[in-house]
Amino acid sequence: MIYTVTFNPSLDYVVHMKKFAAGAINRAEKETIYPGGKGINVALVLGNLHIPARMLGFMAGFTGQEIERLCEENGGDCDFIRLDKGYSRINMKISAEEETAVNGMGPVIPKDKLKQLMKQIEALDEGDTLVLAGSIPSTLPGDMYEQILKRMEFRHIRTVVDATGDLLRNVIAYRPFLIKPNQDELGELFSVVLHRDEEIIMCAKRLQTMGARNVLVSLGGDGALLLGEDGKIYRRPSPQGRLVNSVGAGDSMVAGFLAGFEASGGSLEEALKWGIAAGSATAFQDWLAGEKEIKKLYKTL
Ligand SMILES: Nc1ncnc2c1ncn2[C@@H]1O[C@H](COP(=O)(O)OP(=O)(O)O)[C@@H](O)[C@H]1O
Ligand SMILES: O=P(O)(O)OC[C@H]1O[C@](O)(COP(=O)(O)O)[C@@H](O)[C@@H]1O
Repeated sequence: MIYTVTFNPSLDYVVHMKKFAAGAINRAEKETIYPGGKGINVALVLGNLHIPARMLGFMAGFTGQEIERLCEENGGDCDFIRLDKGYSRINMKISAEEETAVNGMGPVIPKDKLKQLMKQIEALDEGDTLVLAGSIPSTLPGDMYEQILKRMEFRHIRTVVDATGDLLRNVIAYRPFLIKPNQDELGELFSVVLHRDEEIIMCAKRLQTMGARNVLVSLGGDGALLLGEDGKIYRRPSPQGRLVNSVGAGDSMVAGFLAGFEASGGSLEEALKWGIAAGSATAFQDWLAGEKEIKKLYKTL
C-alpha cells in the first residue's frame, strides 16, 4: 500500500487571465478550485492509475472540509486528522503569460495531533511506500521529515520525499528511495543556478553520494533526468504539447514514476517514462491527468 502525507493541504484557487499585472487590479477570465497539496495530488493521480494510495495529513476549518470533500469526490482514500482550530490554506495560482503562485502558511499543528500522525505512520507494514511531499506549516520543526525517516529506518518501507531546502537536505542521509527536486530546487540546495545537463548531473550525483537512492530531476518543458541507483543516468525530453496549467505536474510525475516502477517490476527506464507521461499529461490540461491522457502520452515516448 502507498501512503502519502500532506502536512499542509490546500485549496488551489486557479485563475486564468491573458495578462497579469503586479500592483494592479486584475480580472480573472476563468477560475476553478481544486484540492491541492503535494501528497494529495500524488495519491489522486495514483488513484487515477488504479493504484491504491491512502492520504494522510491535517485538515482544518471550512477549507479543510472542502479539501476532503473534493478529494473524496475524486476517488481519494482519505484518512486525515482534523484540527480543532485554524484553517487549511488557500493557494492562489495565477495562470497568465507566466505562472505565478502565492502559497499560504497553513494552520498550527498541536503536539497531540502530530503524535496521532506519527501513530498512523508507525502502523505501516513492511513493503509499504511512504510519500512525504510538500512544505510543512512554519510552526513545525524544520527536521520534521528527518524525524519520520529516522523512525522508518530499517523497517523495509520505501520512502519518497518531494520537498525543498532543509526539509529535503536533512532526509538524504536516511537513504530515501526517491527524491524529486526540480531544476531550481536542486540548484538551491547547492546555492547555484543550474543550466546544463552536466551541471545538473553533478549536483544530483552529490545527493546520491549523500544517500539518496534515485534522484529524479524534473526539468519542466525540458523533460527529466534520472540518476538511478543502478548507477545509470536516464534522460528524456518532454512530449510536445500546449501548456495549460503546470500546477501538480511534479506531483503527477512522482505518481507516474511509482506506478511505472511497480507495473514494470522495478524498471527505472519505465518508471521515468510513466513519470514524464503523467507530468506532461497534467501540464497539458486544467488539472491532474487521468489514466486515458497519461497512457496516450506514454505511447508517444
Ligand atoms: N511546459 C511543459 N511541457 C511539457 N511537459 C511539462 C511542462 N511542464 C511540466 N511538464 C512535465 O511535468 C514534469 C514535472 O514538471 P516540473 O515543472 O519540472 O515539476 P514541478 O511542478 O515539481 O516544478 C516535467 O518533467 C514534464 O514531464
Ligand atoms: O507545500 P507547498 O510546497 O507549498 O506546495 C503546495 C502546492 O504544490 C502543489 O501540490 C503542486 O505541486 P507541483 O506543481 O510541484 O506538482 C499544489 O497543489 C499546492 O498548492
